[in-house]
Amino acid sequence: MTEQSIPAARTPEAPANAARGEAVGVSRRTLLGTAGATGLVLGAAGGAIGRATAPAQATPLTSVGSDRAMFHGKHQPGITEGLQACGHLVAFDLAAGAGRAEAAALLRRWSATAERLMAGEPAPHDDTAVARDAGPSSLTVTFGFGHDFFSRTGLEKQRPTALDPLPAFSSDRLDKARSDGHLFVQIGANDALVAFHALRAIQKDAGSAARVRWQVNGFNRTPGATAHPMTARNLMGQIDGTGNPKPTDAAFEQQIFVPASGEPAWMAHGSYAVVRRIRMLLDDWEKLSTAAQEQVIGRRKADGAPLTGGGETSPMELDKTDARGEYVIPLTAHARITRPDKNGGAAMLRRPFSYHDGFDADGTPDAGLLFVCWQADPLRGFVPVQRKLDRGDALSRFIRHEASALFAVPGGASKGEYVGQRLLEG
Ligand SMILES: C=CC1=C(C)c2cc3[nH]c(cc4nc(cc5[nH]c(cc1n2)c(C)c5CCC(=O)O)C(CCC(=O)O)=C4C)c(C)c3C=C
Ligand SMILES: [Fe+2]
Repeated sequence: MTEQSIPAARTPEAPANAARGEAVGVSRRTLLGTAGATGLVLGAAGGAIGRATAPAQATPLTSVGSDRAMFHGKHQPGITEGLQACGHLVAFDLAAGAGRAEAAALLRRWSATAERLMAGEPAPHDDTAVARDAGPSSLTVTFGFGHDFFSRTGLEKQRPTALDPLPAFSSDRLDKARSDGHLFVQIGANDALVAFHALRAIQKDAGSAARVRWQVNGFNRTPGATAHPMTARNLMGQIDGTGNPKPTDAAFEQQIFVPASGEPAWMAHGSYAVVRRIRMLLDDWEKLSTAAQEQVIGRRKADGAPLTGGGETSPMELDKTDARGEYVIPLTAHARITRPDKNGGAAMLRRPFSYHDGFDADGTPDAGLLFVCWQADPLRGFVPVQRKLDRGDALSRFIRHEASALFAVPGGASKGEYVGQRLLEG
């Protein structure tokens, strides 16, 4: 592994140049080599401090801690980055009496915190030390605004029509208390302590301006757990994410992000996030044979390949029939009916987390998918596809939509700017 300069991990000794977001003289090799060697020494000597005896050039175990996403940019972080192992989704409502000025001050605080934590630095105030010793760990913090934020802040004229409430779907079993919200924060990281540290800092920053409306915790596979990089699996055991638009696709930017000339102007380079807490009825699903599960999706469970053959990325042969004249990929197969070419080109970037909130009294797992999808316009992404799924998706017998929210996620902040500044000070 090559040497790579990274910002210092969160320690009180971190020098001033780290606080300014500049790379300092701690190399990934030094940071992770020390951590790895400390573990070895503790294992051998039962609690001895490893630093003094650690070899200076120990081989890093992984680069997980040192990987860093950038806070500033055209788009907010947390949309096009790879899935992270740990996630927290949290919605806040503005407190009684809090309006535009309090919201602007809050977004300024949140942005300052996100910038520092994503660089692997301590929180600006009263850092809890929960993430001490860890590098940035691919932390991303993403902010959005819900429909009712605009009336609460006197900004109705700035509310995008794309934020109109999602239509009701016949399969919805939504809990209002766990849906919607004025403000949305998505946190993702490849280390659970780094993710929690960010969640707690964001909650504390809210102070008396906003209170948590709902919060859910999710997870994905840990980087390095598989022999080679793979598309993630969900809790039904399926490879999930194959058909996602790729940043290299010609239409990607236009499908996922609001154009520079888009309306309202403050949403330029932003995106819309649809968040659905979808419970998986795993007891029913797991009773199906693998072959029956594959008919539900239209792809092989082992490798995600279409049932018509080939590998994960092979095209689906939708017209192919078997000896009985039946479609090899059934008409109700989830992967058939969600395709953009079956939905007037509707496309979205799915970036979910799995969740598990324990077991109900009868042993039923409260587990499933925190479905998060990103698009330039929900009426040309999530809505038409979900309408179609509502009418005849073989998967619908095995899932239940329990919570829903839609947020306008503005473009990324430039240096010196906070997220949402163009809305709140425009
Ligand atoms: C309204 C949008 C969608 C919801 C809700 C949804 C729920 C859902 N999906 C799976 C598992 C899979 N989905 C797959 C493909 C797929 N799903 C959607 C949309 C929704 N899914 C799209 C747009 C696509 C891609 C279609 C394409 O372009 O080919 C797959 C196949 C593999 C893949 O392409 O990702 C699986 C598996 C679950 C379990 C679930 C709710 C819990
Ligand atoms: Fe799907």
